[in-house]
Amino acid sequence: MTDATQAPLVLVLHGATGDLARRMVLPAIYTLSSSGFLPEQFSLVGTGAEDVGAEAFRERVVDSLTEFGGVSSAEDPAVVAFLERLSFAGPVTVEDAGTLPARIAEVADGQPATVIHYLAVPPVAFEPITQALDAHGLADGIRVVYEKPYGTSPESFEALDRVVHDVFDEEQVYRIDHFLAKEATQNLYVLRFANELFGGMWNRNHVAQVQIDVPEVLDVAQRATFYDATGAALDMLVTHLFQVAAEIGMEPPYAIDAAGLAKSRERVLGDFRPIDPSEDLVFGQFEGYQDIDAVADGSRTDTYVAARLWIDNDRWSGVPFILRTGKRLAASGQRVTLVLRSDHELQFGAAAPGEPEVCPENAHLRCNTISLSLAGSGSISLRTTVKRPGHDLVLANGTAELDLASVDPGRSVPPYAALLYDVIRGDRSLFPTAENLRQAWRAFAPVQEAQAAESVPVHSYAPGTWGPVEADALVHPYAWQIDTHPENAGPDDITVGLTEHGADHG
Ligand SMILES: NC(=O)C1=CN([C@@H]2O[C@H](COP(=O)(O)OP(=O)(O)OC[C@H]3O[C@@H](n4cnc5c(N)ncnc54)[C@H](OP(=O)(O)O)[C@@H]3O)[C@@H](O)[C@H]2O)C=CC1
Ligand SMILES: O=C1O[C@H](COP(=O)(O)O)[C@@H](O)[C@H](O)[C@H]1O
Repeated sequence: MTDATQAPLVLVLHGATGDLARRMVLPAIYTLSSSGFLPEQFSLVGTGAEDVGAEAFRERVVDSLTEFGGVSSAEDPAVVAFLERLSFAGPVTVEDAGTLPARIAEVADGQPATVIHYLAVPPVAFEPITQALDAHGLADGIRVVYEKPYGTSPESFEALDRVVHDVFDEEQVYRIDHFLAKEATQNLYVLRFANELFGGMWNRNHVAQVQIDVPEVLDVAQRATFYDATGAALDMLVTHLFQVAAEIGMEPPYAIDAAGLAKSRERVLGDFRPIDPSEDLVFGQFEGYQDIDAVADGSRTDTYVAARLWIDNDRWSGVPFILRTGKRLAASGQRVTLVLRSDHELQFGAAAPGEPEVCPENAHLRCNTISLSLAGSGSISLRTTVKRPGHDLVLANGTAELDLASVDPGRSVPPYAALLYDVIRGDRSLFPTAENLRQAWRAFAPVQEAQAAESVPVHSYAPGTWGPVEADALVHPYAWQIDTHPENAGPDDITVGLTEHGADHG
């Protein structure tokens, strides 16, 4: 543990009775606590729209840790010790802060403390809680964490940001995008900037296309009210997929630190061309979506979105970034693929009869890729053209895969635990800045306008499929790479040093 993490810590979790707290945030805090990453003097204060009281809150925490935190017994000494640190302070409004100020003072006990307010509340509650912290003198010197979405349109982003900057300095603000904290996402820039092999070819001269593909088998029935008002593009495209695109596309930072990374991400996001809905956007909705309770009759909400993004700078000019995500698709995965340019015909001739067509028409045999799975502990794969073992010169594909969990000591940190620990130690490297999100909203604005104007069709797709076929035109002349990955490889593929792995599951 570093010195910065030794000071007494008060973590105020607003929305502590909600779904995100239950599934992600509380288990992440417990993970840090039980593995010794929290200071001796640590206290967790929950708040919610209703005051459920400390005992009921502790019971919810036990449920959360049992279901999502790997805890098997509430009698476990680590759990007992954790529960002793919890209290509940009820709602916090501009008019009334309830018992929260007293609780914070009590834990700090007159010493300098790290105070973190984590807003795991619906976006409509971001502004009132921010103003409440200010009104009750609770904002000075604290760190504040905002869940996604930070705004739901360019206008609401600006309005929220004005309120936030009226109260806080930018350095106090941590905006969550948990895809940035995935182990494999963090490897994107390490791969480039620590390995000349990759750094030297990370540009339009060598990369023909980039795919950022996050299909999900997940349903949305559990959170239909939220989802019907949001849709795939708002939930995933302007947030996670844009941030991953920025991570792939950024120029080398002047330093690998929070300020350097932030500046590089901001710059490349500034080069994102606003998406052209008439050319580069496909919406889908799975059949049966409108039968879900809480989904509005005739809803046009997109449960699927595919988009072609162009980055207008010297490095990426002419290289399409294909972004795809959707619910109730054929498989789950979180895969980034750089499809590499290749011209083997000169040396090896055209494809033999019966041999699958060469890249780019098929993007299969002889097509080289660098690919990362962002799911779980993550992996990096290299798909190369090799000689098939035997007397004759026959080309085949070989895929070498590095499972990041196999790198010593093999313990990956779940994204929410990673981000929380960064907030505690004051490291903003993995958090989007306000300028970053402003640029994301700028490039995304035409998508939202097209939705509002109903100018782009929402294609129906059967659950369990890969979504609307109309999206295939976006990747043309290549193929979607996620379903050509080893488990679905063609008959001519061979696999080199492949660690056994199944489908990509998030
Ligand atoms: N759930 C998820 O998978 C994800 C959620 N998020 C984001 O996390 C945030 C919370 O989402 P989620 O947990 O799903 O939502 P829920 O509706 O499940 O929970 C919301 C929480 O906020 C409290 N709350 C509601 N309104 C107010 C208010 N006006 N003032 C203070 N507290 C309030 C609720 O208290 P009470 O219980 O008393 O009503 C509850 O504790 C949202 O911004 C969401 O976009 C981000 C990524 C994934
Ligand atoms: O933020 C969100 O992310 C999840 C996917 O992320 P994962 O890392 O939990 O697999 C997505 O299912 C959800 O719709 C979205 O709100």
